[in-house]
Parts: sequence; C-alpha cells; structure tokens
Amino acid sequence: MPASSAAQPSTVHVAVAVICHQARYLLGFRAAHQHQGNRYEFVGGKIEANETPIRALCREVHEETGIVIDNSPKRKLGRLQHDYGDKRVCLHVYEVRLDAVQYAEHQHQAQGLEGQTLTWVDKEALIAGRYPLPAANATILAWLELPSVITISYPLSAFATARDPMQAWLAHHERLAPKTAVYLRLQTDVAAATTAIDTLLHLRPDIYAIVPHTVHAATREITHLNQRTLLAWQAAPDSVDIDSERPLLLSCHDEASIDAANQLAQQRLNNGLSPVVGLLLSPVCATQTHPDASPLGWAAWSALAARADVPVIALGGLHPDMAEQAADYGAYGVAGIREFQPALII
Ligand SMILES: Nc1nc2c([nH]c(=O)n2[C@@H]2O[C@H](COP(=O)(O)OP(=O)(O)OP(=O)(O)O)[C@@H](O)[C@H]2O)c(=O)[nH]1
Repeated sequence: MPASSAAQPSTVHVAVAVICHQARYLLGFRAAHQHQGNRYEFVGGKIEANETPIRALCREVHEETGIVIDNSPKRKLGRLQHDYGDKRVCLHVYEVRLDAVQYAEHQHQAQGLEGQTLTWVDKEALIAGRYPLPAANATILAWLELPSVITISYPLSAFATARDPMQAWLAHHERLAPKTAVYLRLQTDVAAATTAIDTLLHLRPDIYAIVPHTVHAATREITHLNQRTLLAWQAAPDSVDIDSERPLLLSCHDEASIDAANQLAQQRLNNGLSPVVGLLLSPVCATQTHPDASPLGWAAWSALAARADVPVIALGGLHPDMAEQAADYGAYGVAGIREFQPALII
C-alpha cells in the first residue's frame, strides 16, 4: 500500500491488526517497560525494511499469537501518524476477520507467544473506551464506529411531481429500515433541508444521521463535506467553516481530492479535533443518478482507495450485498441510493 502522506524520517511504521470474530475483538496488553506500557493494544509491530504492511501484519500476528491470518479477510481501515513526543509512529491499520474455526481455537488463549496477556472483548465495550489504549488508537475506534452500509437519501427533486414534495420526501424516508445509516442529502436550500432533516429525525430518532455540513440540523452523528468544499478548504482553510466536534465523512472522485482528504484527516489529528472517519469514493459503476459521470471501474477505484488514509466506502451502481466483493478491492463498505432503501412510490 503506498504511503500517501509524507512521513518524517524518524517515524516508526507499525502494522496494526484489529483482529475480530463477529463483534468480539482481540486485545493484547503492553508490559509496563514498553512504550505506552500498561495499556491494551491491538496486535502488531514494526514494519521491516522491504516489507509491505500486509506482510508485516501477517508476520507480527503469527509471531505474537500463533494465529495464521494469511488467508483471512482483511479490511483496510487507514493510516495515521501520531507524535507521542518521545516517539513518532505511523500506524497502518487493518481489520482482520477470523473464521469460526480460528476463533474457537484461540478464544481461550490467555497468553501470547511473547508472554503478553490476550483478551477478547465486546466491540461495544471497546468503543466505549473501557480498555485504555495508546492515544493514537482513539482514531481507530472512531473508524470502527463508521457504519459499513450507508444509504443515501433521495433528493427532494425525486418527489417533484407529488402534491407536497416535502411531505412525500418525509413519508418515503420514514419507511427506512430500523437504525439505517443515512446520508441525508436533499439538494435543496439550507432552510428547507434543515426543517426536513429535523422533522425526520424527530419521527425516527433511531436513524444514524450523516448530514451535509451546510445544514444546521439539531442532531447528527457525522458531518459530510462534498469534494467541492473539501478542495475549497485545501485552497483556503479559513474560507470553510468545518464542524470541529463531529466526525467527518468526505466525498472524493479523484486523486487530488483524496490527497486533500488525507491532508484534512492529518490536520484534524494534529489539532485534536474529531477525526475524518471515512470517505465516499465514486462512481464505481454507472448510475441512473449521474448518467454523465464516467465510472471508474473496480481496478481504478481500488488504486484510488489504496491512496486514502481513512476507511473508504464504495459508491455508484452498487447493491448492499456487494460489501464482501467491495472489500476485496479495499473498500471498508458500500453506499447507494435506490438499491439501499424501499422502492420509490410517488
Ligand atoms: N502493536 C501496537 N502498537 C501500537 C498501537 N497503538 C500505538 O500507538 N502503537 C505504537 O506503535 C509502536 C509499536 O511498535 P512495536 O510494537 O514494534 O514496539 P514496542 O515498543 O512494542 O517494542 P520494541 O520497540 O521493543 O520492539 C509503539 O510505539 C506503540 O506505542 C497498537 O494498537 N498496537
């Protein structure tokens, strides 16, 4: 995987394996004498010269736990640089899924091969911060919270022929499945979008809301920035007012915007602001929504995704069932409009 953000010469590159089976995650415990000692950690270690991050990941996991992950599904989460003051690290982070046989074999292994304590923990407790980890890991936990299937709302214009388009937009999105993660993109004026989103979330508080940064909705989990805004930020950071408290999801379509996304992600880390948790990279395939945009195809999509320092969600002509296929190309998850929600009835 090419490292896109320039690391300082003294940076230690580390392969980090977020090993899981369903909602159980494996943690080691760092001995008191180690850097960031007396904390839990994900299994991992230094990437040797001439070693790819994936190769180092497999080697470290085997050396530290005896688990062979060469053929296990690996999902790229991201890369992040962190300056501990006494040491600067660049963590290359992958989620590694063990199958039922591997889990059964290792779930009671209380000690690693280097004598370290091993513990399987529930994702909920991990995310809630019940296991103290090195400071850099806060971003990894934020990445793990990003839903891997994202529905994109229909724009208001899709209901233009209805007697009351806004009412029709609400009635449609009220029918979304429980706890759906939705990027609420109405493509209408800010005041109308704000009212619609506030009304929907009042009716459906279970929805995990991703809201455009221009919209002043009362609640949201994540703030979304489109590519135009991202590039405007890169050209003149003070010209764009970006939410400092909520995690960010960015939209990208090319190399230049991915570089801008990496720059914003690192700037947020350096300034202790809530992180960039992912990007939507599109279009993979041709779509009815954007018939003029030329699709990237999986090969080009995959090369662009590898450039990103944060989890990448594939978008464009996909179906929710394609998450596994997308993961083979380096995707963290999939997003879409028509295949991801009830059929449109106007
Ligand atoms: N393995 C692992 N290392 C992490 C995590 N988070 C994090 O910041 N690190 C940092 O990444 C570096 C890991 O390198 P390492 O495992 O090869 O080094 P070490 O300090 O444990 O031992 P060593 O230098 O004696 O080999 C450490 O500086 C550690 O603090 C994590 O979740 N897992």
